[in-house]
Amino acid sequence: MERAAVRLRGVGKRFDGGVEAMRDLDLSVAPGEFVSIVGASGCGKSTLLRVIAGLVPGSEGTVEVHGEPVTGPREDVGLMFQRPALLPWKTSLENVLLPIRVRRRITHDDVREAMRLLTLFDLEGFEHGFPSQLSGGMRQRVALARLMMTGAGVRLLDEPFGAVDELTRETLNLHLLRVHERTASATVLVTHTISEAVLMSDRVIVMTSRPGTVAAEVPIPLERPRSPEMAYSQRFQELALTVRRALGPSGSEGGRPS
Ligand SMILES: Nc1ncnc2c1ncn2[C@@H]1O[C@H](COP(=O)(O)OP(=O)(O)OP(=O)(O)O)[C@@H](O)[C@H]1O
Repeated sequence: MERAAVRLRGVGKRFDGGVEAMRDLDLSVAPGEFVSIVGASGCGKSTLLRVIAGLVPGSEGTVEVHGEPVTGPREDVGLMFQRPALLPWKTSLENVLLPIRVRRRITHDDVREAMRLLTLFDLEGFEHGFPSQLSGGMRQRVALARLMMTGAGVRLLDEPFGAVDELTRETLNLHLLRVHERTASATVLVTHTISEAVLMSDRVIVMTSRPGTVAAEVPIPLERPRSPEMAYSQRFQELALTVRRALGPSGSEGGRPS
């Protein structure tokens, strides 16, 4: 069997204050697979990503990336959050080059690759602009380019498009889809939007309310490349409904596995 890019077995997390965010969570993500996580607010989705990223330790269970136990942040794991966290005193190009700069000297090839990514994300002409000169959606695209620049085999995205308007979100989704379909990394996306989860993913994981564990897994057998128009098909609507039902009656309480 192919080695999983990410594998969690029996993972739990209890914070010092006593909050139990996760319990007995099993999850495996194959290389190149796109998995979305949906669940009620506060059910532990961000905690799950932070544990995979090695930013916080789990309290129980094992977490592995590419077959190795996670003991801290790793170079082969890229992260992106809702706020793009760009350095305001650096240009778009410099921000995209940052993950390389912290590791080694920048080469001409690195600059060429960063420029290529900025073009891919429709940021041509803004390479030397500063974050304050960009719109919110453009800043997210710079952050996406930076995530891609790392070439990480595992990408973790925590509600990356939560703070932008609907149309911008659609464009950003398309960008992420295109990049994923070109350079497939194992990707875990936390989102509150069911249609986004279905459009992007090979599999949607529905979490229970806190302490979060896996309530349901919904495979998404739609063909790739995906396009936003697919969201209007009956097949898509059925899949979205399956995810919605697994979330439980109110949407604010995750369904418990029976
Ligand atoms: N550093 C921390 N210390 C103590 N408790 C924490 C910490 N981080 C998160 N929690 C708690 O763990 C629980 C899960 O939080 P988490 O942010 O993982 O949920 P979430 O599903 O991502 O929520 P949302 O969808 O609202 O972003 C919450 O009750 C939260 O208050």
